[in-house]
Amino acid sequence: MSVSFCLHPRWLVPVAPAGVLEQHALVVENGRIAAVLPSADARLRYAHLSHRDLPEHVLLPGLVNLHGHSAMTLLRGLADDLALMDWLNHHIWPAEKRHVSDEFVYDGSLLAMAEMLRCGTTTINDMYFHHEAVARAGLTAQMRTVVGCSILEFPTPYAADADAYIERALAAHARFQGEQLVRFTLAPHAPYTVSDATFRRVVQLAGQLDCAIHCHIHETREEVEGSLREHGVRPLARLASLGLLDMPLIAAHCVHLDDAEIALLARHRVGVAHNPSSNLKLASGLARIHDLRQAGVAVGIGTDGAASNNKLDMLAETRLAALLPKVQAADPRAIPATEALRMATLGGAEALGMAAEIGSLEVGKRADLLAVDLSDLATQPCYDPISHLVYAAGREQVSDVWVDGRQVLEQGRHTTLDPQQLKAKAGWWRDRVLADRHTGA
Ligand SMILES: CSC[C@H]1O[C@@H](n2cnc3c(O)ncnc32)[C@H](O)[C@@H]1O
Ligand SMILES: [Zn+2]
Repeated sequence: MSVSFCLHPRWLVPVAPAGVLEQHALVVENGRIAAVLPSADARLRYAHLSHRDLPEHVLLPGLVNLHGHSAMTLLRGLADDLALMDWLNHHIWPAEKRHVSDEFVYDGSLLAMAEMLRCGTTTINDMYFHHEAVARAGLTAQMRTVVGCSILEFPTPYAADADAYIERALAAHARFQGEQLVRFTLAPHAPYTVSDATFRRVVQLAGQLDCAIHCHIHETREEVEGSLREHGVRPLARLASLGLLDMPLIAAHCVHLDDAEIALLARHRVGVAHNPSSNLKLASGLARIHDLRQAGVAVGIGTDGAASNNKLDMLAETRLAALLPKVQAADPRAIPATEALRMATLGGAEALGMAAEIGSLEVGKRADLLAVDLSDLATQPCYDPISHLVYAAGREQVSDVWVDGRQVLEQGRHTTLDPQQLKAKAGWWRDRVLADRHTGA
């Protein structure tokens, strides 16, 4: 299908404005949303375009995965049921040190993108090594990719020290300038792996490059306690004193926050990436999402990597993002379905500073869309398609996905990627990781 066409869904959920439209059509011209109007009018005014009926489908903005490490699909299931630092220090970082390469990151990112596109995610805010490989994978998959250029102090095969990571980030940023689907953030990994001097340099560079910063912040109680021991202040206070909060910042996790820190995040317009499955699986804790939203913080939803989730399923995360706050607040009205869906779309776009371009079905925005087929028995009957999207539908019901007006999933089939090839590559990497584990190499 060309990048100009007209869709006639059973239900249209623009997210902004809120609500559900029926008997309406969405017109895409040259990759952007050209009109949202009554179906009958669209058939007359846009008769020259190709029209497609989606008779039992809900059409909505593409989901924005606000925090992930795509290439970690290749480490999925390698080390489960562990707390964060045990998982990282004794399993993930050693495996990454041995295996992560340009090829690993390209293959693993493509595998992740296939899974994400299949469940309606059109934008990934990533953070990993081998930045150019992530960008290349995004272009192959035709997925909107925000490449988080990781920066740490410790050496890996990718870079010897923080300066080397930064150099590689600058090279990747320069190389992909002008690509519609690719953007960059600077991604200092976390307060416990990055020095004050490096954080200061990141703030300066983010200003020069006009890009946001993406960092794991306040993920665990141990992180907060470690900072108090080492720096005499909690991580957010330290980052604030280093100027990080004065820049566009996406803070992943923010599980352990006090009231003053929530107010601080709101004042500085910091975007928060909520990763409920990862927080549950690593037993990091429950983020105060309802309080953050009430304070006006832009909250989006993320999957984190496939080694700590272990699914890249934004519909499943959105369901959890709606359910967990109800128990926390002992109030079933905390984070209703419409609010959860907003976080998974426009909330993520706002946190990325991309709300003028994506996150809702408004005229002028890029045509990042998904259609979910609600004809399945599991979503019968339908009183409210937003309720079904958040509480009842599964990712297998995502039927069609468009990024920038280009169809990347057509009736459940990828148009840009070859699942058989991806599966073969995943098996090849599994054999390598296993062989290495057995020989202890
Ligand atoms: C420097 S690239 C990203 C780096 O982060 C590691 N990672 C994956 N998930 C988490 C998490 O939940 N908290 C902290 N760090 C995480 C990943 O393995 C890479 O080394
Ligand atoms: Zn993470």
